[in-house]
Amino acid sequence: MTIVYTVLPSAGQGLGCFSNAQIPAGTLILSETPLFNVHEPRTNAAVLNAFSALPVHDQEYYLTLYAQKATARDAKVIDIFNSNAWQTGSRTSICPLAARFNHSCVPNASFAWNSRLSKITVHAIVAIPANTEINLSYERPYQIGRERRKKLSAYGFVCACVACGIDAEASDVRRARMVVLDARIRSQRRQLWRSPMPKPELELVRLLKEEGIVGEALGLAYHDAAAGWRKHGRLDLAARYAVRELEVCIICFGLDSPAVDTSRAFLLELKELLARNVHLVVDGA
Ligand SMILES: C[S@@+](CC[C@H](N)C(=O)[O-])C[C@H]1O[C@@H](n2cnc3c(N)ncnc32)[C@H](O)[C@@H]1O
Repeated sequence: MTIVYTVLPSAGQGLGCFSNAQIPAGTLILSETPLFNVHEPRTNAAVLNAFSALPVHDQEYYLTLYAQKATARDAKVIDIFNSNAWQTGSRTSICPLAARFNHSCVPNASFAWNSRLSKITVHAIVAIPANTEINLSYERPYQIGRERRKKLSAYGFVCACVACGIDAEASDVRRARMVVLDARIRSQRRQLWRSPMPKPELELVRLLKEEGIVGEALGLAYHDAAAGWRKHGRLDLAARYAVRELEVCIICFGLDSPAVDTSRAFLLELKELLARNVHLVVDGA
């Protein structure tokens, strides 16, 4: 794999990962096998046991990762785990290379667990200019700034990204609305359809784009929009949104990801229905 970034000091953020040259959207920036992992829900004892089972040189490597406080060894092992671990399926894992990426609420790269490869991946989700910090999001996007700050305080920092800084007011309006729309989309699944179009789904797509969130959340929103159009009997538009979902999935997860297979199967199902000229019975019609 070509090395496309360098770990360098990042102002006020410890170390961070910076692009060596322009990185096109969809580029695989990193794939890495976890050093170790623990099952969730985890205990401190489980983390300490997993750490103790590592060869000495891996323990030394682990202890070079960022820790919030300089403390005695067991406490430091836990501190490092809490500050650097990522969710990988039903486990939480330490990936020392991925652990160097700092957070942004509007990230330019996407972290994923590829269960087929048993590796984590990091993909560029926009074109990243040269000498630019590559950021991942440690948090779910559908939260206003106050909620994100509370969660991120566990990592010992206050985020100063565009959504937390210069654009905070407008961002909070958008994200508060996203929370409402997301809840509405989930609950509407059991309701009758009165609108001629999947309005909440389409508004969510628009808001995510306005907010600059173009990763996994946008892919899921496209999926919901496709499913919404299918419920409204518009297979042509459903297929159009499913194509967008697949494009985002490939960018975020890579062609070898099972998530891409699932997304492609959804699109094919819609295309087959379209080809057979199936007329769907619209709920409530
Ligand atoms: C997973 S590590 C990231 C790499 C770390 N900066 C290092 O030096 O190894 C997480 C820690 O990085 C710092 N960090 C991450 N994102 C940050 C941000 N947006 N602003 C300030 N500090 C951040 C915090 O100290 C956080 O606990």
